[in-house]
Formats: sequence, structure tokens, C-alpha cells
Amino acid sequence: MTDAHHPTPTTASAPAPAPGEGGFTHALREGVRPAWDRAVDHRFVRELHAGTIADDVMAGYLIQDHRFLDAFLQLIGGAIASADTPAARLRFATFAGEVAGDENTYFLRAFDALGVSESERESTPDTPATTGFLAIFREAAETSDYAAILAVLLVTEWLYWDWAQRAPRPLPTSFVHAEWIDLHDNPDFVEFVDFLRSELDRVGESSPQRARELFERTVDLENDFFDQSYGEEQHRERQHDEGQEARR
Ligand SMILES: Cc1ncc(C[n+]2csc(CCO)c2C)c(N)n1
Repeated sequence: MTDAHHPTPTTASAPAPAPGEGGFTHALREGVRPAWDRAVDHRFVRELHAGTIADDVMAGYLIQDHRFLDAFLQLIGGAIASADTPAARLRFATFAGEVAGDENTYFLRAFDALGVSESERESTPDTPATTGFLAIFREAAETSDYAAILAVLLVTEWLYWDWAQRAPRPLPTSFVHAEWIDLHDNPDFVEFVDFLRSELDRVGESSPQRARELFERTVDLENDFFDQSYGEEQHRERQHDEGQEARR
């Protein structure tokens, strides 16, 4: 019998099963469950969802996050170069265009609304988490190992989707908060997370050790990144105080 619901099985072109329980990516996430849950329920996420996050915290977070986009593009470049099918390569190329487009205008509009000047952005040092992300993106890209690159990419997308889809509706009134949630929980984004999961479910067993190790380190970095946004708040407040001192 051959119909849409029961296609003839072939070994050459069997469609990948929908991502779900039992696959490689499911096991990866279960392996880091406590760290994953801590990230998606972080104080930063709860305050963002409630629309109560301090402007200084949001500003410090976005200054760091904007910086990591360049290295992120290198990682996508690594995926474009190492993908083992033309269809996957095309999907990553489209994604690279999206990252270089919409999100960049969000950052600039948000900096404007939060009163973050270009000189403040330039004079703010990288937090250790930002340095860690830049390094792991490069490290993964340089392996030219498709599974390793997918493991890092998947955390940055899947974990962000997971906290964003938990946001209560209606979204907060400030576009700075609402758009940041919506960017990570819209149909295109969900489709991309599913794509990454099916790809890694398909190729993950080829180098499970390296993929698992990179996945774990990236989840830890996501937690550090949220944690250190609150460190940045203190840093910015200090700078403001020093500015006031100087004017007295
Ligand atoms: C620390 C940190 N981790 C993950 C993301 C999510 N993310 C990074 S680049 C990108 C592509 C544009 O959609 C997305 C979704 C983030 N922004 N910041």
C-alpha cells in the first residue's frame, strides 16, 4: 500500500521523523535539564515577560547581545560550508539574510528608545559570557563538523524559543520587550528550530561526544549571559554615579 500516510519505506530517502522524544536532541536536552530550566525561568526572563525589567538591565543585555551577532554570522557561515545537503545549505543561507536584516534594526531602535549612545556601546567592555560566546562560535565553526556546529546553533535558538513561548499574553506594552519576545516565538522561528532539531537528530550520532560537550557548554553560557546582565546594571549605575559626582 502506498499513500500519503503510508509511503513506501526506502532507505535512500526516508523522511526524518519529526523531532520528538527518543531522538538525539531530546536526549541532549534531558542531559542538561537543570541548567536548561534555570535559563528559561531566569529572573531576566520573568522580568521581561512581566515588562518590569529595569531599563539599565535591558540596555546592558542588548549591548552585549548586539555584539555577538557578528560571531553568530561566522557560525552560520560554518553551517553553510559544512551542511551535507544542498537543501540545508539553502536554509542556512536564508537564515543568514534574516539575521543580518530584521534583528539589526530592532537593536538600533531599542538603543534609541533606551537612550544608549554609540559611545556608551563602544566603551562598554565584553562580559565574560560574551567573550565565551564569541569563542565557542568560532571554535564550533572551525571544527567544520556539521553536528558540532548544529549543537551550538540549536541551543541559541531552541532555548530562546522555549522561554519566549512561555510568555503570558498579551505581551508587555513596550516594543523593546514585546518585540524581543516575538522575535523568538513566531512561526518562522519555530520552523527553524524544528529544522535544526531534525538535522541534528539525523547527523548527531556521527560525533555524539563533541556535539554533547558543545551543547552543554552553550547552555551554561546562556545562564552566564543572563546572570551577567545584572552585573552590567551595577556597572552602568556606577558609571552614572561617577558622572554625577563629576558634575557636582
Ligand atoms: C545570548 C543569546 N543567546 C541566544 C540568542 C538567540 N539568537 C541569537 S542570534 C539569533 C538569530 C536571530 O534570530 C537568535 C535567535 C540571543 N539573541 N542571545
